[in-house]
Amino acid sequence: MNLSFLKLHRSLLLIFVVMQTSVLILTLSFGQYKGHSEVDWFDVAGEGGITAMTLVWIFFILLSRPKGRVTNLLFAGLAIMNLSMTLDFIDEFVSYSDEQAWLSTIESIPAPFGMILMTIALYHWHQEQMSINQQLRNRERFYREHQLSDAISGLASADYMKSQINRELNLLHHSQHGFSLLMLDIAQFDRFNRQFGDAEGDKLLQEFAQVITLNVREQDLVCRYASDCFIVMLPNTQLAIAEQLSSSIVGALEAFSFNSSDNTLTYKQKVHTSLVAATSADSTSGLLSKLHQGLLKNKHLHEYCHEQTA
Ligand SMILES: Nc1nc2c(ncn2[C@@H]2O[C@H](COP(=O)(O)OP(=O)(O)OP(=O)(O)O)[C@@H](O)[C@H]2O)c(=O)[nH]1
Repeated sequence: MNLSFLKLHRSLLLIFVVMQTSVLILTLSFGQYKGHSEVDWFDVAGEGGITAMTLVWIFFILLSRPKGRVTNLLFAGLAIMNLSMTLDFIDEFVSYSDEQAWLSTIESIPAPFGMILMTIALYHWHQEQMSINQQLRNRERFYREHQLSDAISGLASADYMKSQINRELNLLHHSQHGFSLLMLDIAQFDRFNRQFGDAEGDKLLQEFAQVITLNVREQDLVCRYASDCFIVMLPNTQLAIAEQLSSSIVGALEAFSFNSSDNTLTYKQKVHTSLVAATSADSTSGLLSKLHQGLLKNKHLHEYCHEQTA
């Protein structure tokens, strides 16, 4: 269970602890214990259960929600309802003298106020959820309509990558931190397709996409740029760091063993790379063309080395 949201609500938790402690001090100092024989244990179980349940609701609300007005209202409503229930629960064990009988009388007063606050909170929660749903729908439509994701790999598409390169180039004019682009191309993918079929080729593309995604940082963006070619955008990354990241991604890809669907074949695939660091003088098309040229150079270099060692 992730408890990180609880840290956001320290002040609400403090209010709750102070409220509960005050109720306990007040009731226990003014009341007298009824005695074992006078306690109705069925009522204790019923009222104790309701009190415990409202505590659980408060816990889950604070655990799941960010700070804000809706959370405060939900908390206030539940905490006030819990106050009534706690007083009612303690009432099962203690009785009050005539002068302190007001403690028993007021126990049911907070509950309706708590319920009214909860109702207002739930209305605002509904409004909030409608707006989140609308945003999600818009984002999904945006992706679908603009074909911003690639159907085979599930990665961002080339169009989306181009729009993000544009955006980063605009930001580059206002920041000192440059970004880098890494192009990865599967070597001899055409031969792989011809040898094992297009379906296995699609599977290899999907698995390569997963390996790349697993080996990039949270801020990096991966796209399938064209058939067997991927681009990774490395924001805020100078060339020296990009080179280290590139070799760890390439290492992971070349160490990856592809298993054919019928499990009869394991295959390791080489990749070609190209890396550029963007400057404010670059354009999106200029950067992509530098990447292509770098890739061609590396392919020829690789073929040349291959011929020399053959
Ligand atoms: N399975 C599959 N193959 C694809 C897809 N898109 C393109 N291809 C194939 O990918 C291959 C790409 O061939 P090339 O561009 O020559 O690349 P390569 O064989 O890796 O050549 P080098 O990069 O020079 O080593 C072609 O056979 C395309 O038909 C796809 O979505 N799925």
